[in-house]
Amino acid sequence: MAGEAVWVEHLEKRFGAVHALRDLSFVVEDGEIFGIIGPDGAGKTTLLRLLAGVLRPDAGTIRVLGRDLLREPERIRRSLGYMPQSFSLYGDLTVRENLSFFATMYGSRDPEWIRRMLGFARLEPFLDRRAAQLSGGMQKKLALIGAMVHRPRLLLLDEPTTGVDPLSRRELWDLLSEFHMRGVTIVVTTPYLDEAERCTRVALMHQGRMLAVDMPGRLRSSFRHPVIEILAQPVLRAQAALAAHPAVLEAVVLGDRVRAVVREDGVALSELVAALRALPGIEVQEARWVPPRLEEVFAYLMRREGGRG
Ligand SMILES: Nc1ncnc2c1ncn2[C@@H]1O[C@H](COP(=O)(O)OP(=O)(O)OP(=O)(O)O)[C@@H](O)[C@H]1O
Repeated sequence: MAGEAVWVEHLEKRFGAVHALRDLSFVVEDGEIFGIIGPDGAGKTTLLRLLAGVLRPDAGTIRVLGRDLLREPERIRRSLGYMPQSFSLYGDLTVRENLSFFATMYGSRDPEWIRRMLGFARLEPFLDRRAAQLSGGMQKKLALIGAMVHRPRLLLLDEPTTGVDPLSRRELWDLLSEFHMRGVTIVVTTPYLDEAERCTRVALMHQGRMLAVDMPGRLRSSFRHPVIEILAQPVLRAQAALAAHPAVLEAVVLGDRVRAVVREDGVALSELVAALRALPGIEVQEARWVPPRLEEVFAYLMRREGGRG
């Protein structure tokens, strides 16, 4: 039956003078892949630690899998999978030994499930290798399997793909999709916006708050600022000129092109191109309106919040 895997209301956490989480309220439905994006220090790790029950909030309510986390922390901790950001493996133990350690810790006796997960992750050939001698990507996969040995319905992952090469990142996401298809709800923090696109919903965190929570496609389609993409030479001069234009909110170089987010009340494309062409030495080859990228939406939301602060 569908329900709420996570239900958070008015959550507060301080570390001395640092206000890490500010009046945070949100819900993660059963079956979601809920992505949490945000710059360093936004509060993502703190939030995951609170949801995993390894840290207590100063105020607020957290319900996980239908139960009050603060009342039944032990019971809930055992029923979810948590993969912290820092190394959660024993480097001098083998893959097999690490997994039997996780299984014992979670009181799980399901070798068939572990064998299947090793198959999904293609780690079977490495059972007798020490964790410290695995590649970074394999270590992350092993830690992920370790968090899943007891078949939890909810998986909390703190930056599982940070520092991992692009191919391994893809393999990790394939593994996550496998778990998701088997009905596991996933809450995942990531600094990578391409990963945000793989989530059912994304929350943008900034200074302890969620600035936006929605489906990636809806975040993009509800962005009211037009975006233009211009192929011009030299690209850096074109970018500087666009950034200085009063109608432009932000202009960044992407490969050989400049992308500019334009004010809502706007400007004609031809006007911007004419302004560029009026500058000596800039040659404009192509200009067109393009759909916004999530990065542009988030950069705008954070800038607007900064302006308020
Ligand atoms: N144990 C702690 N003691 C003191 N301050 C802390 C502690 N944990 C986190 N903070 C502070 O709380 C704020 C939020 O930190 P948090 O680690 O949750 O952010 P984050 O979004 O996960 O960033 P990162 O990706 O860098 O870990 C930061 O200002 C951080 O310095």
